[in-house]
Amino acid sequence: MSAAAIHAAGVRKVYPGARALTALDGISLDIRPGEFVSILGPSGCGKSTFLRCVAGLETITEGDLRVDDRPVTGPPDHVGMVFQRDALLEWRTIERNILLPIEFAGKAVQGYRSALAQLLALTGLSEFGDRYPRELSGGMRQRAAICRALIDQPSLLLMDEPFGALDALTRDQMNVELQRIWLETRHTVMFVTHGIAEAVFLADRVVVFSPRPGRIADIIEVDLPRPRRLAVRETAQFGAYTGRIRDLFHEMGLINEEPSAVNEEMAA
Ligand SMILES: Nc1ncnc2c1ncn2[C@@H]1O[C@H](COP(=O)(O)OP(=O)(O)OP(=O)(O)O)[C@@H](O)[C@H]1O
Repeated sequence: MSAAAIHAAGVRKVYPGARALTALDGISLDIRPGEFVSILGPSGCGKSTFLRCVAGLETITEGDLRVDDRPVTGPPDHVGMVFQRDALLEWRTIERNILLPIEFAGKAVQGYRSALAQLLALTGLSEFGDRYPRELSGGMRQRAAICRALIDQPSLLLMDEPFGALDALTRDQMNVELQRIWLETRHTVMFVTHGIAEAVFLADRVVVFSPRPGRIADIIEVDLPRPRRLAVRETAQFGAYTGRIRDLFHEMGLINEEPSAVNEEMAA
C-alpha cells in the first residue's frame, strides 16, 4: 500500500499515429499528501501530458499511475484543475461559474453556499460573486478559476501554467496568494510551470523534466521557511536553488550564453 497522493512508477506515454511520439519515458515520482510540487521543464517536454495523465484525461502507455492509491482509469473524484486560460463562462456570474462543477455532478448547489462564501473570502472576491467574468481583471479571473477548482473540496489540485498569461506583477501577486490559499487549505498541489523562480518560490519540491521525451532530470527539495515573501527571491539561498536549476538547463543544452559556442555550432 502506498501512502502517496500521486504515485507514478515507470510511466511512459506515447501518442500513437503514423508519427508516434514519445512524450514521457520512465517517470517515477511519489507526491505526498499535502505536498506542493512544481513540475518544471522546457516547452514540449511533456509537463502537461503528465498532468493530463494524472487527471485521467490521457491514458498512459506503460507503467503504474495512482491517485490516492487507486489506478487512474478516468478523471478521478476529488481532483480540481486550473489551466492557463481560466475557461470561465462569460454568460454566467462568478458565483455560478464557481458552482459549475457542483451542477455538473448533479448535486444541490444550496449545500455549497457556505463553501462558496468561504472561497470568495479566501480569494478576496466576496464583492464580485454577482459580477460577470468580463468585469474582472486577469488575476481576479484566475482566482475565480481557483475557487471553481476548490469548490467540491478536492484532495488534489492540478495546475497547468495557471499564471502564464498574466503580467509579471500580477503573476507575483498570484504566487503569494496561491501560497496563502495552500497554507490554509493544505491540498496536494501539482503545479506545472516554465518559470524557474515561480517553481522554487511555491514548491516543497521542484521536479525538473528533461527535453522530450520527458524524463525526470532532478528533484530539488526547497527548504525555505513559509510563508515565503517575494523578497526571499533576493536571498542567496533562493539564488542557490535557481542557480542549480539553471546549471541543469545548461547541461541539457537549453541555455547557451556563449555566442562563440553558438557560432562554432553553426559553422560546423
Ligand atoms: N494530443 C496529442 N497528440 C499528439 N502529440 C501530442 C499531443 N499532446 C501533446 N503532444 C506532444 O507531446 C509533447 C509534449 O507535449 P506537452 O504539451 O505535454 O508539453 P509541455 O511540456 O507541457 O509543453 P509547454 O510547456 O509548451 O506547454 C509535444 O511534443 C507535443 O507536441
